[in-house]
Amino acid sequence: MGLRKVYRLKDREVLALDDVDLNVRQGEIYGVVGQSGAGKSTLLRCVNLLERPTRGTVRVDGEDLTAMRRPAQLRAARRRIGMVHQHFALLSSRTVAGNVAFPLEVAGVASSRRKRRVMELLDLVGLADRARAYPAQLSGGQKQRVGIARALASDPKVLLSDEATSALDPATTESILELLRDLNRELGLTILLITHEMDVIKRICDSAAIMEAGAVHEAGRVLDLIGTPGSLLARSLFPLPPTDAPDAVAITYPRSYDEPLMSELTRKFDVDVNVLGGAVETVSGQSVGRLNVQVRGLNRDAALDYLDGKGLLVEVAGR
Ligand SMILES: Nc1ncnc2c1ncn2[C@@H]1O[C@H](COP(=O)(O)OP(=O)(O)OP(=O)(O)O)[C@@H](O)[C@H]1O
Repeated sequence: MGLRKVYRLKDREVLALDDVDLNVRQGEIYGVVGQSGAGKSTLLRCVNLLERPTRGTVRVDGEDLTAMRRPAQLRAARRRIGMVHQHFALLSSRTVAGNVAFPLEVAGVASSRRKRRVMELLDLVGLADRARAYPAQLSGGQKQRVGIARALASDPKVLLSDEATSALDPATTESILELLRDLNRELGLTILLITHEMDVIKRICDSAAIMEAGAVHEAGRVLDLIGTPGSLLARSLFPLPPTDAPDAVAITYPRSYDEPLMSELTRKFDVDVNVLGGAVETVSGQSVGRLNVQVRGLNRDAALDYLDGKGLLVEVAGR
């Protein structure tokens, strides 16, 4: 809360976080998006105190990490926070099992318990048969599975993910996102991830924040944000190509509708409806999306008011 981070360089200061408040609920997947330099990585590093914020507090699982002054206390708290990296950060000289065992060795877990735990973790990420392989023998997706297993070794409550899928192809990205979603559901794991891919937000995030120049521009549950007029997140999740078609309107569906709204319009108001473009997809179990639609006819205004009354967001240029 109230996180501020100033990097002090030789000749100047960089304000990387400017009063950032983020409230991640227990058990949810929270995505932070933003352009390069927005402060996402700094935020993530401040959450596990790899970077000490200049001001503000970080509370994880009810504990104020920023108030902990004893290194041992902070180390113990950090064990409850796992971290997954974009480029996997595996030790090339160690096998898959050796990589996952590493944090357990550091924590002083006895050898027999360690071995059992490593196999459990590899099972969890679907890599039990690759325990003896070396990182160089693995695909990108498998490497990230090792990274995730290692991050879960100390049984964390929270997983931080720094662009975990950015180095992966679309199909592998999909399978890693599915794994994160499964771990979130099965273990009740809270996940805070940073990404520059809106698709990641669409696919697995319950909540999201958009960061710009060190500040949170917009934050909340994804479905709520999609239903908020003028939401940057909604526009970024479902970008509409510009259109100069006459009588075009942008319609946002913030939830699923049982009734066929567009055909109702033509029937009830005798207007012509022409879908120009857009997308409707399933987000958090709801069909949501945005469409560019041309609505023409004498009763156009009444038709648009009808959609508005149904809870759709109707944006008319110049209205
Ligand atoms: N260790 C550092 N020392 C000085 N300035 C830094 C340091 N780390 C980040 N910055 C600066 O802080 C700002 C925020 O950087 P940060 O890496 O957090 O952004 P980001 O949104 O994660 O971007 P990217 O996706 O490119 O990593 C940038 O202006 C960056 O140059």
